[in-house]
Amino acid sequence: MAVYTDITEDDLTRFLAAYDVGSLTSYKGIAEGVENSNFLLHTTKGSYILTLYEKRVNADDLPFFLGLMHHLAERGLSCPLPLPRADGELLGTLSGRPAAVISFLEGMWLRKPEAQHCREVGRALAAMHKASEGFPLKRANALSVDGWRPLWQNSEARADEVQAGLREEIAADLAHLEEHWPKHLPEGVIHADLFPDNVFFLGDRLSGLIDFYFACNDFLAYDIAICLNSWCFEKDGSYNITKGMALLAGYESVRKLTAEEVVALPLLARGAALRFFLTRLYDWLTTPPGALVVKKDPLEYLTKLRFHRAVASSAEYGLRREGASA
Ligand SMILES: Nc1ncnc2c1ncn2[C@@H]1O[C@H](COP(=O)(O)OP(=O)(O)O)[C@@H](O)[C@H]1O
Ligand SMILES: N[C@@H](CCOP(=O)(O)O)C(=O)O
Repeated sequence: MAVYTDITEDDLTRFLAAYDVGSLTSYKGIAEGVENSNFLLHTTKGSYILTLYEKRVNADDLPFFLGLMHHLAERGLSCPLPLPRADGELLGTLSGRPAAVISFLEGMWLRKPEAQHCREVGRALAAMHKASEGFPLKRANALSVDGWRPLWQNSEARADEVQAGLREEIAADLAHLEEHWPKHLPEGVIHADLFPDNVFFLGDRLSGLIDFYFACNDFLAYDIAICLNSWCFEKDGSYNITKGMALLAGYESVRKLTAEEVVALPLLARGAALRFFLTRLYDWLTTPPGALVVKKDPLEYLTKLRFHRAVASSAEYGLRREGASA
């Protein structure tokens, strides 16, 4: 459960007076999510999400995230919109934290996505990449290759507590990725966390994307690599090439990959697996017992990392086009 900061009804009512949302009828903490505290609000005008931005989100980045959602929604992408206050600001303060009221997106995330959903996600990811063109703000990806070593150094000494031999194994991946990480690939704004729990469906139709709080400027194909990791593996750790094929075809129905991106995909996928392994490992080792958050298993991403290590070409992910086996 991710409610790190409690709110009182009185404080919330005072906070909401600055918004055109009617009167509060009920509210409750949302049990999902990792980064921020989220509440579902019902008012006389409808339903809204209240987000209190927690310590891991840098307040200086909030204009980027909130501005991006506006930019994308204006270009027709279905995503939540931050509501303006009476003074025009998108951010206020509640219980000592920066806070925003966000429009409620209808839909549910899929616990067991099928290939057809992967195709939809691929398409939506490419649509997001296109829609974010022209967004004027920039945000570097603190969780790309340059950020992995400092992250690793925080957990390295205790890594073997999670699995024997991990310290040596991860050190070798990190060194390899640092040496071979691409320098030049098409760039733009990426979501950077488009896991199934951040994509809503109504029936089989994708209804929107949420949680833009890792969004940043980086290689577009790195976002695809993140999705291959989070959408196309089965619970037993095996890669489902049918899902991969669908996701990649969905993406390419909107934006074709360049030959360089095709060649780089296995390395990007390996890097994406390491990135989620490292943040999960850190949380695994440092989250205090009893904290109101569900810890995610780092070893799920170790299995994926090992898979990518052995991949020789993008064809193994299901990319069906010339050059995929380069
Ligand atoms: N705009 C929204 N509309 C509907 N539900 C939302 C919305 N934003 C968040 N949620 C709900 O809150 C949960 C956590 O949100 P998320 O942004 O993923 O949190 P975190 O940033 O802490 O990971 C989501 O899984 C979803 O159930
Ligand atoms: N998707 C990440 C953790 C971030 O979680 P979210 O709830 O903000 O999407 C992971 O699975 O490690």
